[in-house]
This record gives sequence, structure tokens and C-alpha cells, in this order.
Amino acid sequence: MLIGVPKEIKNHEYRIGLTPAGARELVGHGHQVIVQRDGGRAIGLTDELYEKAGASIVDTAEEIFARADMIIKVKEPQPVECAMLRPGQLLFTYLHLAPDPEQTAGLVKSGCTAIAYETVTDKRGGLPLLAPMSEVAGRMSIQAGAHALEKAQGGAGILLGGVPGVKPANVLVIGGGVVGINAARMAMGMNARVTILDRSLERLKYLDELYGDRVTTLYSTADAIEDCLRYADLVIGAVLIPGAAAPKLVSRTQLALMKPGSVLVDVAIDQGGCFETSRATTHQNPTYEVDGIIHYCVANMPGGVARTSTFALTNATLPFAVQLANKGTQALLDDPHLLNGLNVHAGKVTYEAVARDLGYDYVPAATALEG
Ligand SMILES: NC(=O)C1=CN([C@@H]2O[C@H](COP(=O)(O)OP(=O)(O)OC[C@H]3O[C@@H](n4cnc5c(N)ncnc54)[C@H](O)[C@@H]3O)[C@@H](O)[C@H]2O)C=CC1
Ligand SMILES: CC(=O)C(=O)O
Ligand SMILES: [Mg+2]
Repeated sequence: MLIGVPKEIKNHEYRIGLTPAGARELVGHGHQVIVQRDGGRAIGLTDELYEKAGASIVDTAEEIFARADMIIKVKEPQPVECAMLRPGQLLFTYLHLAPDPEQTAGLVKSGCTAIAYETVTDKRGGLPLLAPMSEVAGRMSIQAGAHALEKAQGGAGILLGGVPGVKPANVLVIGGGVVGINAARMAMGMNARVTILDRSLERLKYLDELYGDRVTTLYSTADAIEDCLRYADLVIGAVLIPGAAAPKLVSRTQLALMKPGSVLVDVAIDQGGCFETSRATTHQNPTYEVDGIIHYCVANMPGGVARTSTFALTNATLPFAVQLANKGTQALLDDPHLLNGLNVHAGKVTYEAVARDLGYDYVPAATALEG
């Protein structure tokens, strides 16, 4: 199979869909890899490294999209990229379709086979291709939040860990999954007081057993969230209902409960955000203020630490990329976990939560592939 890796074009997105080591593995399985010139240069992954791995360098995204049987990317295709996709072409990348009707319409129109990293599952009920970036974003959420709490950034002027004689800040993490646990670990490491809310009692039990009295765990209800907002200095939005638009857990009215200069970091923004007042921002302009509360809502946080993230992402995606390259769409039929990644095929929406949230007819993935 001919595999194409274009340069990412989203704002300040320096990740690339495949490392040179990943390219070498695919070439070793008998495939051809073409990479867009300078695709990884910003993070030290030079064209020479890709060539050494057996890949070929091509000049333009147009050539990659025109020639490749499978496109491997990081971020959801931008409109200009959607327009270059074609029937029968495989697209393997993050999509986050539920909050993105324009992209969904573009993929449906293209006729391509679009597999979303974020809905591929594993045997333990996890999301193995979302997890590495959630680890990154969870860890970054605390450093982003700590920075936003500084006075010059509009924040209340609070140091997360306090100092001897001055109390530490209160960090509230809503959603104790992969983002949440990584955020909590960083916040604990900085000596903040940490509270984690989740809807899964099993997850709360796990967090309690792991961290004991270093965290407070609470069952997530509207009441619990309201109580915690009154004293939180930094709130991390880290909930997920796989594939679906994020539930709105903090309304604009509830911002009035918070202390002025407190910070909301909405990591769930890529699924539409879990605060009513969230709107996606970029690494260039990451924050804005609503009613005295600072909002950080960058939808591609791991792009900020693109080198670490690129390696972490390829580590997770490569085994699936090899299967797709070896077997094409048969790889989806052979592996129910990879099949869960199929969101759009030949003009049909094949992920139920996306179809429901955006008003498309839902066609089960296996039916669409066999039909
Ligand atoms: N902005 C960015 O750059 C990035 C965003 N993300 C996003 O972060 C979000 C979280 O991802 P993960 O931690 O990997 O998901 P996860 O599935 O590991 O964890 C989500 C947690 O939310 C909990 N939850 C669901 N509804 C809840 C509610 N009403 N109240 C409290 N908890 C609730 C679930 O029980 C689960 O434990 C996703 O939307 C993901 O796409 C991930 C990586 C990068
Ligand atoms: C998961 C995601 O949206 C990202 O890594 O950018
Ligand atoms: Mg998007």
C-alpha cells in the first residue's frame, strides 16, 4: 500500500502523523511511504531521517492526497484537506466529528473511509489511541492553568503550591479518566489541593486507592460541581462520553459562584467543551475572559509539545497502521476494536453518537463496509 503523511496545517500544529521509526516499520512490511517535505522539520524529524527510514519526500500535500491509498495524520482534516480526499481512500487521524458538522459533511461528501483515533477501543474498555494525547494534555493542563493564574495573564495571582505560611490553591478536576488522572498527578506534584469528580464509582475507588488522602474524590452531580466551584482556583474539564459532544457541566450563570481571576481549562473542548462559555482557542491566543473567569480552551494542546507527542502518538497508532496497510478495510472487519474507530465510510456515518448528535442516518460500521 502507498501511505501518505502530509504536513499538519492547523494553527501551531507541529506534530506529524508518523515518526521515521514508524515509516521504517511500514516499509519493512513491504509498503511505500511518502512524507511531505519539511513535515517534521520543526521538531527535528528531518527529511533525511525519513529518507534513511526508506520513505520518499514529496513537495506538496496535493501530491500526497492524490497518490496515497492511506493518509496518516494527526489533526482532523481542514476544509482544504477534506476537499482532496476521495472514495476508497483510507484516512487515519483524530476526527472529533460530533461538534464539527462542517468536517463531517466534508468527509461524507468525499466518499473516503475515515477512521478516528479517538474512538478505537481496547480490551479493557479504554481508548488506546486517545490515551497518549490525553496523558500529554492532562499533564499540560496544569502548567497551562498555573500560567493563566498569573496576574499578567489575567489570573488571580495565585501560585498553585503556595509557600510556607501561605495556603496552596484548590484544583478541581471534572472527569477522572486519562486526562484527569494526569492532571491530578501534576497538581499534586506542585502541592496543590486536588479534588476529582467522576460519574464512575469504580474509577473514583481506583483513584482513592491510588492516592489515598492526597486527593478528595467526589461523585459528579450538579450539586457537587456547584459546591466545588465556590472554592476552586483552577478547574480542569476532562470528561468524555466517547464520540459524543461533551456534556455542559458548568453554565455561564455558575461562573458567578467562582472567585474572580479563577481559571477554567477545558481539555474536552475537542468534543465541544464541557463549560457553556467555552469556545476553541489556539496556541497563539490560548485564553480569553468571561465574567472575570479566565478560559483556556486549546483544542490541540499536545501540539504545544509536538516532539514528545509525535513519538507518543506513533507508539500507539503504529500497530493499527500496519494492520490497515497490510489488509486495507479487511483489517477493520478482523478487529472489532479498530472497527469502533470507523466514523465515516463511502458517504455513510458509521458511529452512532456522531450520527445522533449531527442528525445523520446511522449505518453500523460492519454493514457499511459489507454493503
Ligand atoms: N484539548 C486537547 O488537546 C485534548 C483533548 N482531549 C480530550 O479530553 C477529554 C477527556 O479524555 P480522556 O481523559 O482520555 O477520556 P476518559 O474516557 O479516559 O475519561 C473521561 C472520564 O469522564 C468521566 N465522565 C463522564 N461524564 C462525566 C460527568 N458528567 N462528570 C464527571 N465525569 C464524567 C468518565 O467516567 C471518565 O472517567 C476528551 O474529550 C478528549 O478528546 C484529549 C487529548 C487532547
Ligand atoms: C486528541 C487531540 O485532539 C489532540 O491530540 O490534538
Ligand atoms: Mg475540531
